[in-house]
Amino acid sequence: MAPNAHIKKAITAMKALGIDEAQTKPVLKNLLILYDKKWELIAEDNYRALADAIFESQETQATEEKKGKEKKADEAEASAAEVDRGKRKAHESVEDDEDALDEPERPLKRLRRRGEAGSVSASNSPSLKETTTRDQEMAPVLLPFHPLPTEDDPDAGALVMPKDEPVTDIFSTSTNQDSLENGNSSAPMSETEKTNGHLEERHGSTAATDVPPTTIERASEHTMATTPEGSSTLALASSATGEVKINLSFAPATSSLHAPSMDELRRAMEDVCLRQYKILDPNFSVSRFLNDIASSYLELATKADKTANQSPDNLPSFTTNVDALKKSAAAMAFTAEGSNDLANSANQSPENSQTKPVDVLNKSAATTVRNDDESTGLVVVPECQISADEFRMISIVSDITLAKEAVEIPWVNEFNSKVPPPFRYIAQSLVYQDAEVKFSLGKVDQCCSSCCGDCLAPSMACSCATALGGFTYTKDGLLQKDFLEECISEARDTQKQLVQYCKECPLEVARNEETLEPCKGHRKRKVIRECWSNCGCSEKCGNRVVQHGIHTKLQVFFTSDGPSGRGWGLRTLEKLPKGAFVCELAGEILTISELVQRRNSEKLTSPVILDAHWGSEQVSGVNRALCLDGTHYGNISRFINHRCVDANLIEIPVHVENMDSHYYHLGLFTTRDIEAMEELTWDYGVEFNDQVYPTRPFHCRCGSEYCLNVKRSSKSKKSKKRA
Ligand SMILES: C[S@@+](CC[C@H](N)C(=O)[O-])C[C@H]1O[C@@H](n2cnc3c(N)ncnc32)[C@H](O)[C@@H]1O
Repeated sequence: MAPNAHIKKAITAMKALGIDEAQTKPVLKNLLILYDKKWELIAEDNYRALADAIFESQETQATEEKKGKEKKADEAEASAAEVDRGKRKAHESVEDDEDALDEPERPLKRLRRRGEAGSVSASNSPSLKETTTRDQEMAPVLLPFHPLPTEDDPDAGALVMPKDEPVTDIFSTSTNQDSLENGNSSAPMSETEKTNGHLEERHGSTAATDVPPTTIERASEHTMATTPEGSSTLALASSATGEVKINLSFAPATSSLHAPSMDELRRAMEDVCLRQYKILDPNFSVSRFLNDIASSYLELATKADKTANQSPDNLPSFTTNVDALKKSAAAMAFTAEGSNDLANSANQSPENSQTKPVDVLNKSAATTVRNDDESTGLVVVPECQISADEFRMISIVSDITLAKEAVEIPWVNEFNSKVPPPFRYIAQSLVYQDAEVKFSLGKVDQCCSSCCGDCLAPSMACSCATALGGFTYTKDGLLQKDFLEECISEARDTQKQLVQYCKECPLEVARNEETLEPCKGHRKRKVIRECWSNCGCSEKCGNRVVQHGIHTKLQVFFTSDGPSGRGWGLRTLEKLPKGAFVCELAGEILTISELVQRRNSEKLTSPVILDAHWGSEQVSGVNRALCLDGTHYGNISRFINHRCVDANLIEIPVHVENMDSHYYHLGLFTTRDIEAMEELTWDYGVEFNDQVYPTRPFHCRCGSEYCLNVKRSSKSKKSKKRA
């Protein structure tokens, strides 16, 4: 290989680790001399030697800087000693901590990338290792983190509720900046600690009253390491055993902040995590996570302040808590299946949603957060609860996504005063709960790491972008015509469908009946493969469409009060060309057994089974077969109604993070040009005669001449074939 190509590859590999060219080049130069230009050694293990060398050079640089600062501090100290020895001592301890936190955060990234979770355990963390008697009380720490997933350890990288980390989740809050600067962390508002894997909240109490004070608590009475971040300050202190105390302190914009409960803060943070860090974000960093805690806290405190004058009695209260659904009569009002259910769902209004107020804010954390030790799902979805605030938002604001998409999506009802059903809007699918889901989502494929720029450029034509033989997308971001036509004709003409059969169909196994019925078959689908963060191409690469989310002007609307009414629907506010991506089908990712359980106890909107690869290979085991349910957590697709056969949208499987057969995204693309104000529909694939699975059929009012829910004349049967 030409030397330039080697260098380019090395730079690309480092970029994937978040190291820029400027940092890479000088180190690479030295390494070449050291390795006698043996590129194969440098490239080994995905340029591990190079990454190590860069991190080491950064470490040395940081140490040098620190030493320089210490020297300066010593000099200042010496001169200050002449003025006031006692005053100088207090000053010194604050400075020490600030210096220590000035260190770059790159060790987190480095170790995460290398999958060396163990090397940052309490015993090995450089910061912890260096602790002396004094340091034991005050040493700033590197928080433990989640390593990137590897083949052997697909869980690695799994965020969201760290549970096996040596962290005691203690949050103490201070609304007074001075208190921190004076070395006084202020009285804790509340504490959260892990008890048998559950988080429990103790308002207004201190650990000291219930349990003997630990080193960390003593430490908190002294100065802490701080990281100024805008108007908030984050302070950390740790004990030698790895306990970490986080102190959040704010320079409040208003003097009368309302401190949110830990439960509120945690839920707000969960939202931030799910929305912002997604499932496989390789750039996740604990420090950013902690900074977001500070921002969320401040936001809640300010928001509550603004709404403090509103009487809680006047606010509608609503929950979609699964358990509550089982028990409550309100459960029926939440579902949107079948004609009766539809009427109920459409009946949601702030007034009638108050049928059974549930104090969601005061529910104990232990019952609302599923992050016990047994649960090892990637993202643990809390039971969906719509707070009074959120419900009010749904009914008032003109963006049903609550700003979670790049575009606002308003809703209108030109027929009556009903408001859309409450649900929690998510832009990306989430793993519901089951442990076995992670095996699929924990893997990130390496595709075109050597690509750069746009993979739709003929010179690139990488394996992702050409997975179908030719490019999948056009330069305008539309689906290639031929590919789209094939997908449409396969979906509409059963003769063209390839059907695969499982040896033991997960759908049948999940039903748990004495005799296992034979698999009814699953349609083999054409799939799209998009480039992803592991690829070397840029974010703007043309082979990335679905992952960029919604960019179409859409509107949720009430279809009609009359006999053709289908409750709420979705329409486009602008003209759309054929082959345009509209949105993805996002919801909770459930295993089939979870779906069956859920379906037995409540009515779901329209779950979608991810069976494009079933029967073809090892999608074995009922917990390895997945589906999407948008009932409680969903995106805008949960408003798209069904249309038999000639729907104007088609769902196409899209592999984004990996090519795993168990999980993929489902992108909805236009099957033809669509006029502004036209309702968007897709064919759910409902078997109106199948009373068993997966979707309980509803009385179809799609209005299509090919509607499968009405007795068709032989004429319409013939025309279906032509469609
Ligand atoms: C994913 S939701 C669509 C949004 C729903 N219309 C609403 O008001 O929330 C699916 C549900 O909508 C209703 N639905 C969808 N398409 C329909 C159709 N063609 N005819 C009648 N009801 C339909 C069914 O109750 C179905 O369970």
